[in-house]
Amino acid sequence: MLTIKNLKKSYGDQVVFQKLNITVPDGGILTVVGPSGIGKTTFLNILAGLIAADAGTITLNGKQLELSPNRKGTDVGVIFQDFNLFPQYTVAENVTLAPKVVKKEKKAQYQDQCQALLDELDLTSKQDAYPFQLSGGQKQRVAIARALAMKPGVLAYDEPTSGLDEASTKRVTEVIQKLQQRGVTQIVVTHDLPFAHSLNGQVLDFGTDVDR
Ligand SMILES: Nc1ncnc2c1ncn2[C@@H]1O[C@H](COP(=O)(O)OP(=O)(O)OP(=O)(O)O)[C@@H](O)[C@H]1O
Repeated sequence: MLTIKNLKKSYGDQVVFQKLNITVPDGGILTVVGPSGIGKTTFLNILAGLIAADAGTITLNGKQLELSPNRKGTDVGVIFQDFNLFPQYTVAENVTLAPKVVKKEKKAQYQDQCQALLDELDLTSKQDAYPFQLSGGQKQRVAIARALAMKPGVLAYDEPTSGLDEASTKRVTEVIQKLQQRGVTQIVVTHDLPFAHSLNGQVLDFGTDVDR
């Protein structure tokens, strides 16, 4: 379970949120919507440990996460809009790099896991391709596989349907629902209201549901 209590963040005099309180059960989906500039990316960056919060706590499965920009660990996986794939590595290498280098898993373990993830995300035929040889939707699925390879407690997405056509958006919805069935806790930041509602999770509107 992910529990966020009284999270506060300001930039100078500008309070982005004052007392953000969120609970997402294991396997739950939280969709974060709201107008541009309301603080959605700020929230995601705090969750990812990229920027500091001013106050509050984030607890994941009973463990309190460090709220500093230098947090180590693999508690939260984030799929950013530009995916940040390593261009010099193949799809399979992108997925195995962190389990190999950061987690120091054995070769058989990270390779088996990679095959299972590529299979689950329908990328097996692309395992030897480089990122520049993939479509936007395929790159995104590689980014999801790469994040899942680190077994994060929470997987978060920043605008996962931006730049995707209707068919690819449907595909993203299916992937998120499949991961939900697998018990993965997910947070989806989006502008896309039909997509947000199609996920059938809790919807948090930063424009109306958050104190500032
Ligand atoms: N590093 C920063 N320094 C100062 N102000 C910032 C900084 N980052 C964001 N802000 C401000 O904080 C507010 C929230 O920004 P944020 O990017 O989180 O919004 P958002 O909801 O993600 O917007 P969008 O949907 O357009 O991406 C905005 O007013 C923004 O100008």
